[in-house]
Amino acid sequence: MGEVSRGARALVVCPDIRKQTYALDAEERLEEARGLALAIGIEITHSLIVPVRAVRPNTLFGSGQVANLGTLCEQNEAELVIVDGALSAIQQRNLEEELKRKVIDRTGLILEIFGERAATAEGRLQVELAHLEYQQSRLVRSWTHLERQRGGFGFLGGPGETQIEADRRMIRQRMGKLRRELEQVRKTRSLHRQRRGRAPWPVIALVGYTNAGKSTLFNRLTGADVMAEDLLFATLDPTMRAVRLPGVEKAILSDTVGFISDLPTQLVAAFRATLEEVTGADIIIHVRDIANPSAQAQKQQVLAVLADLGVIDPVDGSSKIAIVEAWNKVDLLDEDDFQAVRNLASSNDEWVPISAWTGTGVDSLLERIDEILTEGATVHELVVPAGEGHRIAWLHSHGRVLSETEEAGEGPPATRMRVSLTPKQLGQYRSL
Ligand SMILES: Nc1nc2c(ncn2[C@@H]2O[C@H](COP(=O)(O)OP(=O)(O)OP(=O)(O)O)[C@@H](O)[C@H]2O)c(=O)[nH]1
Ligand SMILES: [Mg+2]
Repeated sequence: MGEVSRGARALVVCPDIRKQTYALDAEERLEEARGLALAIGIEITHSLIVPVRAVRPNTLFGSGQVANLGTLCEQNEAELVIVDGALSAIQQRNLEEELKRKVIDRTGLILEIFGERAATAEGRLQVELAHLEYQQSRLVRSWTHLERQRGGFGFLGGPGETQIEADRRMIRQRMGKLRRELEQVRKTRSLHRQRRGRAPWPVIALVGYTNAGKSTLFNRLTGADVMAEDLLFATLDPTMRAVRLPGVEKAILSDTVGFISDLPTQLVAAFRATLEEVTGADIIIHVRDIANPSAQAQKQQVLAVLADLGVIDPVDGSSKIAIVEAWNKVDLLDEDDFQAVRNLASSNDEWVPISAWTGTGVDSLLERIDEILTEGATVHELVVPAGEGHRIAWLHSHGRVLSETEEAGEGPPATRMRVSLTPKQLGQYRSL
């Protein structure tokens, strides 16, 4: 990892391939690619969209276009070329030869960012695994120049093993080791989850496109100080905090890695386990940057990931978990747009305009969450025998206690409680 150094001067190229369908239009993609480059401290000296009529298997771009890129590199003193698309190993190598500079593609760039950001043991393992997978796919086609005989020791393989086989084998072994370590980390995490399961607080997961404002909202709700920055993929590792919400005594709020269109498949796989936290949530808050011109396309990308995780039914779009959309960054809208957004949102309970930055609308969002969490709550009369004080405490912290009276009468001492509980809470109470 770490093939790209901070401060490197780069040319950012967004190929616009004819007949290929994109989630975002070329301008938006170029803007996003610039954001990705900035996220790893690259100095963008020039950026451009290059229309590709027919993909050249060897270089992606046509020869005139490659020559033009070479000139632009010279003029702008670029040390690096970032191609916002997928390059085959061969295309990458040929472009590097012709441009006489390092060339990386979108997957490579995102892997670099993730490599820099991953902070927890699990995050680091996931990124290294994804990186090796990427390298492995490159080995197959391009490292033929390594097809020389490997001499000597033989601890890496039998006689006659070629270098490429040895490389492959080393990568495979390292990947195997990483997978086992990941398994271990995940077991620990699922133990934590079980423990949380025993203290049955509702889990609220924040999801959304990268840079939508998840961490800013997380910080506002929890008073925490999670890195929230105008950087793509500021957050990689899931962060959880207990929060006190009005109405609901306590809940677990979890901040997650942001989504992006065309997330490299290696990374989707690697981060799947992290995202699976989302599938166990009671409520999902989908944080959207409503001031972003690509807001609609970004939403579709997020829904696609949720469908992939099995939260949303890909056919009818129904969701297993209640999803509330927090339409964030309304402070960036002018008065007319703000009004339009408010009008639109008022037509659907699941849409709440907010500004995580100024706090506007955050109370309404919490009210909505509270409503969902207590939906279906009905009043129950429960008699708690004396000496079961923990049950009384549980009812106070999870339900809404309407009355509490000491049983006066013949029977053993007890407390009679009238409490509003959801069916789920009632089940939890019974299994205490
Ligand atoms: N104006 C404005 N800016 C906001 C608001 N919410 C977040 N931001 C800014 O948007 C940028 C991204 O915010 P984050 O909270 O880091 O976004 P995120 O969704 O956690 O991003 P990733 O971790 O990269 O997925 C930061 O510069 C925030 O200050 C808001 O309500 N209004
Ligand atoms: Mg974040």
